[in-house]
Amino acid sequence: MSFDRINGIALHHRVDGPEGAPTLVLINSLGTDYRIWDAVVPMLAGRYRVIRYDKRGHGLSEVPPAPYRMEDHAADLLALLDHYAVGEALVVGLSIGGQIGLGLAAIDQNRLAGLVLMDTAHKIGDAAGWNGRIAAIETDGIASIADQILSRWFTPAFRSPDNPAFRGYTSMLVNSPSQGYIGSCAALRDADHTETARNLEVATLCMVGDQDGSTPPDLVKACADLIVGAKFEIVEGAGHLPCIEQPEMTARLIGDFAGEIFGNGAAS
Ligand SMILES: O=C(O)CCC(=O)CC(=O)O
Repeated sequence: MSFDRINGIALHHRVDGPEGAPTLVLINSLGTDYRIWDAVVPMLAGRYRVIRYDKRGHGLSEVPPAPYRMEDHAADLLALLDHYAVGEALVVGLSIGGQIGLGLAAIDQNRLAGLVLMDTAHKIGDAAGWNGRIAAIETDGIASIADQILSRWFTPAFRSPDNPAFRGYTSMLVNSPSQGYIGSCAALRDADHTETARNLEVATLCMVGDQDGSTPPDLVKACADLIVGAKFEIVEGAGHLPCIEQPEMTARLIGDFAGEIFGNGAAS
């Protein structure tokens, strides 16, 4: 793991896989950090250079005061690509991570070899919902709404109190920096990538857990329908975070898509 000042923010990031291999960048969702990809990365890093980072306000990255704009997150991603001298990457974005990938497309589609939009959409939620969530956290903290969030993130089977992984990801959520979480809620509230999706000229895979309660399959399909030639896949047995509940299937879909884009076969 490394820390570097990127776009003016101390970003926590990590690279796995061979230098010189085609690059994947994995971007985590709201209230999580890059460890959500831990089970997926070993299945991709044999063939790809896999860069992960904690977006601003999350994980061990710096927490600027809220609010943030999706353009801030996209500028961080662009600066991270420049930091690693990556001309173009396959960007894999989960939820807000997908919106950050679309934000990069709005700046410069040439930096995208492809896009995996995982459990995300061109527009997520509405202003009233995001403002209500921000107000609840400002008053009572993330823990006060954690049960609702976790019921959207994970399938009932995963949400067993006896499941140590469920306990662990609950801790990841409730220990997220409030300013970072609220700041990114504001970015989601204000972002609408409908036109970006319509104008996308980048190979795109949209995928979603069959039990996603945050960005359900119908919403992700509606996003895929905006994007010319986009593929659409449903991951069985997963909620909002297929990389945690179904890492093998997640890695297979990403690896197969990356193999098509870079012409170097599937995940290993
Ligand atoms: O997960 C994200 O990045 C944003 C979507 C969301 O609201 C997740 C949740 O249900 O809390």
